[in-house]
Amino acid sequence: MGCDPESLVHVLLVSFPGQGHVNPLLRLGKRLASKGLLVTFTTPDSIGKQMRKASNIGDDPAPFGDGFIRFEFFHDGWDEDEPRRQDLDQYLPQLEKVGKVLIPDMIRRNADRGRPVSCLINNPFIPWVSDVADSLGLPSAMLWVQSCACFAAYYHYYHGLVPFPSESAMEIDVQLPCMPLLKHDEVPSFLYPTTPYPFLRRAILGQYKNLDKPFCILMDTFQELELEIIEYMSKICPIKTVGPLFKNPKAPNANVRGDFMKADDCLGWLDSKPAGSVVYVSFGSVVYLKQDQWDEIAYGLLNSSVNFLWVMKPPHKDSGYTVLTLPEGFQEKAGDKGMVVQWSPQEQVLAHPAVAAFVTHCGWNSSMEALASGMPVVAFPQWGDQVTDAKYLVDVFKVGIRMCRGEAEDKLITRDVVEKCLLKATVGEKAAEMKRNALKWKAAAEAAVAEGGSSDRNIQAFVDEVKRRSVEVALAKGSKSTTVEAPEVVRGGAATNGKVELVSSS
Ligand SMILES: O=c1ccn([C@@H]2O[C@H](COP(=O)(O)OP(=O)(O)O)[C@@H](O)[C@H]2O)c(=O)[nH]1
Ligand SMILES: O=C(O)c1ccc(O[C@@H]2O[C@H](CO)[C@@H](O)[C@H](O)[C@H]2O)cc1
Repeated sequence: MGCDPESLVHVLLVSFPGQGHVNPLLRLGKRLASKGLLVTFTTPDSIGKQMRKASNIGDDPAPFGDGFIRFEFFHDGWDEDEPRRQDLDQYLPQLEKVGKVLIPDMIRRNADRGRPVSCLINNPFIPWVSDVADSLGLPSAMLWVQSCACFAAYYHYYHGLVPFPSESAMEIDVQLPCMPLLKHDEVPSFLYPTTPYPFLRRAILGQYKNLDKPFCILMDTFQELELEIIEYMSKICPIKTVGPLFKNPKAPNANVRGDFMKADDCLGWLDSKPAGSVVYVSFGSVVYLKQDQWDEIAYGLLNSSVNFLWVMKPPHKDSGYTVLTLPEGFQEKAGDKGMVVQWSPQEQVLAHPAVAAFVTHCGWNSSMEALASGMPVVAFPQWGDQVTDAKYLVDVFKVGIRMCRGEAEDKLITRDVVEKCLLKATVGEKAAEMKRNALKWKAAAEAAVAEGGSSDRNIQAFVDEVKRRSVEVALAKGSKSTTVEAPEVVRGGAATNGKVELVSSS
């Protein structure tokens, strides 16, 4: 290993400042660093400051496996407490305007300091990063942070390849190649004609306008999980599956983290609980439920008598949401059976033997973390990819039961339903069956990221390709470069591995 970060091929990771985007891109960064690259991670400093405060992020490159990872944040041009950051229709153009100037500056500064950047990688919502790379003669890649099924759904919608729900046919089912039939409310909900979040549809589809620019589309999924659709989409796009990214077998994740909030300490409390006795409840970083739904969940938890760990994240001050409260006397009634936190160390919680099931909004990060931790789920999707992820968790991966179908249904899920679902997911034959399936996915996920596994091979092929291209870039710029062998380019996706056998009583 070269101990000097400057001697390594350098990649710059540019992230949209959302927790569900930062986590997978930073995890990718750690994986690339562990394979011997120098990785710089950047995102606006409004979030960078929170990350520094919540985690152990220093100024120097941190050694990671065979390489290094470092952070450099940029200013998005707005005051610290600018409320317009909550409006993506205003914030994304601002990020593009500022980023198109500041990212090239950052790249030049790094070159002047002996760290020329060889490749840029972005995640969705900021597709202009590929334009920056193009303008500087650099290759770029994109990390897709949702499932391949959702990638395929957006792709087919964008290119008008199959009919989707429209104003004249709101409730049609959608048949995509190599995917189960999706009911109208199982399609990523930003594509509904009536979505209250058209700005999120614009934000996601923006990536498809630029899809020909990245030389590789990395995905936080694995071949064995989404075999047929990955094979199908790999014939159309240069996909490489590299997940689950949060499992890094070579270098454990402990120190470099991307949390925006410091996690509350709940592991000691979990240690005090019997194995398989706790339900973990979290709706991620952006979903915010209504007060009446919150109350029903609270009573459902109390009435079920299960132990529970519940994440109650405070809303952003400019989000327009009012702070949720717990019913009067809730904490006293729950006693030591329940713990409520503002933010949890979710990866560790899902790996804890006391936890029996995860009530989740089915964000893709949470879904992958659950699958790869062998954790059964109770699906409580709200919008976007969550409704599609819920369909897959329940009907395809067979690790979950449904508590609701999504925000579009506009239905209050009562405390009785909550209680029934919690019991079904924790005791009895259905719970045991889901656990067996979840453990199979855990084993498959571990095999994918282990040395020589499908995701490990794809990461290695990507690293080799970045190194090969870095020589080309250096030659084109007439500067010196790190000496690397030029390996054969491997186009990801052609799956060869077997399927995971699932148990189903239905
Ligand atoms: O209390 C919490 C809640 C969430 N997360 C992490 O936040 C991310 C949420 O991403 P996801 O795609 O599940 O949902 P989003 O927040 O984007 O809706 C995941 O990596 C979780 O592990 C966490 O660390 N602690
Ligand atoms: O900050 C925002 O405005 C924001 C952040 C994240 C959003 O969507 C989440 O993204 C995840 C990755 O695409 C996804 O898996 C999750 O289900 C979404 O909640 C939306 C807005």
